[in-house]
Amino acid sequence: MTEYRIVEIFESLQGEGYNTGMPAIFIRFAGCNLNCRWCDTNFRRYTPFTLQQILLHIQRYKSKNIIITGGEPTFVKALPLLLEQLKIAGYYIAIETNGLAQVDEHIDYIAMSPKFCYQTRYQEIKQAKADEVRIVVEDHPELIDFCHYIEQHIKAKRYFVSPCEQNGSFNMLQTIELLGQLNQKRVDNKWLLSIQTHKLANIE
Ligand SMILES: Nc1nc2[nH]cc(C(=O)O)c2c(=O)[nH]1
Ligand code: SF4
Ligand SMILES: [Mg+2]
Repeated sequence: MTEYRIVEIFESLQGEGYNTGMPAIFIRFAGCNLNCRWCDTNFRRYTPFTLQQILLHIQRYKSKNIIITGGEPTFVKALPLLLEQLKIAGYYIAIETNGLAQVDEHIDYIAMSPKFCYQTRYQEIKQAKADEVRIVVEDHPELIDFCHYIEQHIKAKRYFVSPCEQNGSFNMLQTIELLGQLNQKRVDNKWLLSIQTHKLANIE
């Protein structure tokens, strides 16, 4: 039987991006194709779940929204099988992805977070559309060029920059400086600010 490697399943509020505050059940999958220096998730430890166990487990929660995250959930082999069942059960499904693999058609909302530290991997775009793009602000003079590149190659409804959290503090000044620079060139659809509010609100 198919085994899903689950780091955790919990109910909380979407902490970041356009859907900030949306109640949701988070399903966090183990494994990632990247290894970002500032990654805030231990995606290596997991508990095996069957499809039925996941479906049973999420019934205990109130929310009908699901956020599929990780790690990097687009590399989970049997993900389409699970998504199909979640759609049949009536869930609205969002995903958090780094955008290096194609996103399944069952997903209702794509939050894509391309990683500057792996920018060469984005020379080949496999998922050219998203609902939102969120770029974590790293200390590098070429970050703004990466933001422009992503804006040109990934069609999204909105674009965010997000401060990087390390040891409990956020590089907020750097983030709003970048935001100002990005919006100097942009007159129509502005770049926006996304904050990991769950970390400030002390929720999961
Ligand atoms: N509250 C809350 N919102 C989130 N949005 C994306 C998260 C993630 O870890 O992918 C996350 C998370 O871990 N917690
Ligand atoms: S892509 Fe996301 S989960 Fe993977 S290492 Fe980077 S921050 Fe962590
Ligand atoms: Mg998180």
